[in-house]
Amino acid sequence: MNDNPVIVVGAGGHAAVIADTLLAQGRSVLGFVDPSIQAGSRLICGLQVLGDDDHLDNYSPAHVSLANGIGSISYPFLRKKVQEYLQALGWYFIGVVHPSAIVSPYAKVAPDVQILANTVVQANAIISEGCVINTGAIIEHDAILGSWVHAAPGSLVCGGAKLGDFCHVGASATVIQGIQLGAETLIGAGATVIRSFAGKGTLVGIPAKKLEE
Ligand SMILES: CC(=O)SCCNC(=O)CCNC(=O)[C@H](O)C(C)(C)COP(=O)(O)OP(=O)(O)OC[C@H]1O[C@@H](n2cnc3c(N)ncnc32)[C@H](O)[C@@H]1OP(=O)(O)O
Repeated sequence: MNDNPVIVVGAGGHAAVIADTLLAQGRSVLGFVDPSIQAGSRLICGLQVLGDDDHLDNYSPAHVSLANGIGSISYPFLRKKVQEYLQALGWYFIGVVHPSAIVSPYAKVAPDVQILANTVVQANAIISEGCVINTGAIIEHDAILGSWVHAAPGSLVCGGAKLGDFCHVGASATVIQGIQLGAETLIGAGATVIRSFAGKGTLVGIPAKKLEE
């Protein structure tokens, strides 16, 4: 973590929440870069869209950091792709932690993780790179989240559950204690997952069952 001013990559809904969270943390936010929105065409949280990614050429990674404002309602592959592309050019992506979040000092959280308003991350949880702990989500003790997991608003990952890379825990969904979910498990909104699952599929309902394609 550094104190550099921040540019948010993306200018959609998630980007607005990230900018808002950074401002709540007292960070200086310069604005947004987004290829799909014309520079100067709108204000988001009182901040300008500065241009597309090429606009970053006007800054130095030594003096400006980035935050990932690209959201995901299913798989976060675009979030990862854009972040890794810019990291390869030397840019550093900071994480965010809303001041209302409760994060145990005994949790292990990767530096770029985004922990939003009214969340709880309990002792001994492990949150890997690229994860989003969205509004009001709870990650209980000893839970392990692989890379690029999205715990959507109001979701609950119970104690000791283990989620593979790219899992999406849908809004208000619950994963009960000790469950193991393989990579790319997409849990529908409101589901309750009570059995482990090998991954690469969608689970919906209570108890959660695989949604056949
Ligand atoms: C800040 C933010 O807002 S972050 C956004 C957070 N949002 C979420 O977490 C949403 C998660 N996504 C969902 O729940 C989606 O509905 C998905 C991914 C589970 C399914 O989406 P799709 O693949 O488009 O499926 P589709 O809408 O066609 O539904 C297929 C079937 O599953 C059922 N279904 C879909 N979602 C759910 C659900 N959450 N719970 C129970 N059943 C569901 C549908 O009723 C339909 O059943 P039918 O075939 O008997 O009619």
